[in-house]
Amino acid sequence: MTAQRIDGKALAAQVRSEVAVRAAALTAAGRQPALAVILVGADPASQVYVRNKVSACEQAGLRSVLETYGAELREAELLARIHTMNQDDAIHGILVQLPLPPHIDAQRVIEAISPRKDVDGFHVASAGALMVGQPGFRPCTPLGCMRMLEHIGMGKLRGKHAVVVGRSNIVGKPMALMLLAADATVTIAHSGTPDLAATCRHADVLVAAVGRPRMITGSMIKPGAVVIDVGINRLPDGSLCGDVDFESAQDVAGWITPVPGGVGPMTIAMLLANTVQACAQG
Ligand SMILES: Nc1nc2c(c(=O)[nH]1)N[C@@H](CN(C=O)c1ccc(C(=O)N[C@@H](CCC(=O)O)C(=O)O)cc1)CN2
Ligand SMILES: [Mg+2]
Repeated sequence: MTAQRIDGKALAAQVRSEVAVRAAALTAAGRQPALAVILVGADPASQVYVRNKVSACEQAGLRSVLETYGAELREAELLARIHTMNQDDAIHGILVQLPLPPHIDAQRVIEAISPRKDVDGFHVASAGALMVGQPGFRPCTPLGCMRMLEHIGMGKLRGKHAVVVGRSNIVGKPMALMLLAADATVTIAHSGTPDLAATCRHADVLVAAVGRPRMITGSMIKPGAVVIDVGINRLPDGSLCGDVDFESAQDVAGWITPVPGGVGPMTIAMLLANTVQACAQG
């Protein structure tokens, strides 16, 4: 079997054009959606992601406000900026690019963002809303993964077993809850799960978000499974690879996302969708 690829770049372009239509309507009504992006420090990958977010906003007709600070920025100053943005009616979404320098408490910073503007979906109020099935912003990466599943006709997962490898607050845990909300039977596994391979082989939908290059190999995949690779690992030669060993996995899986060009572009597309939603909600 050779798996069919889920083209995240193409699907993200489709989402972004849907967002552009909604943004144009809001702008015509005198309310242009606006996203504030805060970058602290000079992490090269974060600089790329932030640049891509700003240019994605421009292309979809959203206004963006980029604020960049040196790594020495004090936490109190960052919190003060967020408080000011929370009060600014012309800003609908606020995000602080992660990771933050180690002297800044990332969770405290996230909690400072108004849940009404929490377009990353990382605030504890957003996480709680997801947990109990209430409306709220959902984290962009798992939201993008769900959109990919819908795209291939796997939006409803009753009778399916989903395995999420990874337990981070921004991907693994919310991903598991979203799969559960779609009626899947969900297992959360991680790098310390005994016989991880056997657990993965139960998965009709396997989401790899563990941050270890090519950890999930073809022999760990159930034939025909949908494999969603959230990992973005930079190798010593500068190239990127996922948490899934694409070469061996594509011979076993039914569907697979590539890295790059899979989940990553969807993350930014869903951020724009959340920002337009924040604007529409007023
Ligand atoms: N505040 C946030 N911080 C971080 C998030 C987030 O959602 N909010 N997620 C990641 C980084 N991230 C977005 O911020 C992100 C990562 C990767 C991509 C992407 O499109 N990747 C490309 C490859 C790009 C490359 O060449 O490096 C791909 O996979 O095709 C988009 C967004 C952590 N921080
Ligand atoms: Mg092959």
